[in-house]
Amino acid sequence: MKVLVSLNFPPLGIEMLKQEGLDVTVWKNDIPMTREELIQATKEHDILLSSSIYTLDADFLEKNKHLKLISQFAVGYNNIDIEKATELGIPVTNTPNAMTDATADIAFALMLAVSRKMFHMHKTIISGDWGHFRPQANLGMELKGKTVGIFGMGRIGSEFARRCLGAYNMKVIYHNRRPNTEMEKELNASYVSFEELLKESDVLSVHAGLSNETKGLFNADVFSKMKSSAIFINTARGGLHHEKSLIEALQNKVIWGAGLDVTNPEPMNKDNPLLNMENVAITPHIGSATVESRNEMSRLVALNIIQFSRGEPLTNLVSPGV
Ligand SMILES: NC(=O)C1=CN([C@@H]2O[C@H](COP(=O)(O)OP(=O)(O)OC[C@H]3O[C@@H](n4cnc5c(N)ncnc54)[C@H](O)[C@@H]3O)[C@@H](O)[C@H]2O)C=CC1
Ligand SMILES: O=C(O)C(=O)CO
Repeated sequence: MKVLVSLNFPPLGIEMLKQEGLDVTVWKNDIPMTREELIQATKEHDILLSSSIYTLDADFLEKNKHLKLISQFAVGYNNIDIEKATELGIPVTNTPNAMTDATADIAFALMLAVSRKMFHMHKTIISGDWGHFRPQANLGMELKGKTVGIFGMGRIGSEFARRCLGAYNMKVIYHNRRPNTEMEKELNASYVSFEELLKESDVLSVHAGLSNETKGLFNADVFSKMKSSAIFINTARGGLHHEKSLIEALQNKVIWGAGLDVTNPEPMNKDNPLLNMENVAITPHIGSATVESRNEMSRLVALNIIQFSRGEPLTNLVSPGV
């Protein structure tokens, strides 16, 4: 079987595929393929090792309906039209757990950075303004004992909540599709309605995947129901928050601050007002960017392909209809 490795992925998984005797083509460029390049290259392969930066919509899938498997190098797969893939009989797999710790760390780092205006202070120093000790300037807020609200208490949400409890003894509340009784026991977390989550959270951190249900969910109406002292953190997908509403909520002090590892679009336009706000910290989608996480993603993405080529059940199948 011929496998197209569509980005310069860590070698561990690529070696696994070669050892399995699979015919592997690697795109050895750090700049992704254009859509047309990807469509054309995929035509000559049976399996696509894909990434969330590529849009595998109905049009792409129709043009490549011969595909036997899409093995996605990510836990999120909102870039793939799963319904269409299922209709065409193409199984899709992902890489859960590999980046849980790394992404929870970024959410935690962003929370801390926003609460103490760290990115802004760094920019101020670089601009040559060290300033001096001003008793009433640059004041942040402390997190100890505050309430953290988790939207999406899955793998990453739970790991982030563990950090909040362990480091700051924060009270954990959450909203999820269904109650997570394990986390309720471990973290003394309380399941609350979405409205209550908005009302009670000092920090609200988003960890649900992007779907029709969650797209644009965090809009002006939602921000208006949050505390004016609240910090909004999104490390899930930029599409979950409505960017213009977030900008206005921050400008009008409807909420206090925001930390984002994901934006919509990515990359952001460099004139985006969010980049110049004091109480905002932004990282360029680096949730899974650690050596440990990327190696494990590489191992898993290869394992999914190997399971498929051996005819074994797919542990990480996300299109169960196939
Ligand atoms: N910034 C980054 O680099 C990374 C971002 N991510 C994002 O994080 C997301 C979560 O990853 P995991 O924790 O591994 O997934 P998960 O599936 O373990 O957790 C997601 C949770 O959100 C809940 N959820 C989904 N839709 C909901 C809704 N409409 N209302 C309430 N709850 C809802 C689910 O029930 C689940 O408990 C991924 O889908 C991906 O978009 C993941 C890895 C790295
Ligand atoms: O895994 C994901 O969903 C990411 O966003 C990047 O690792």
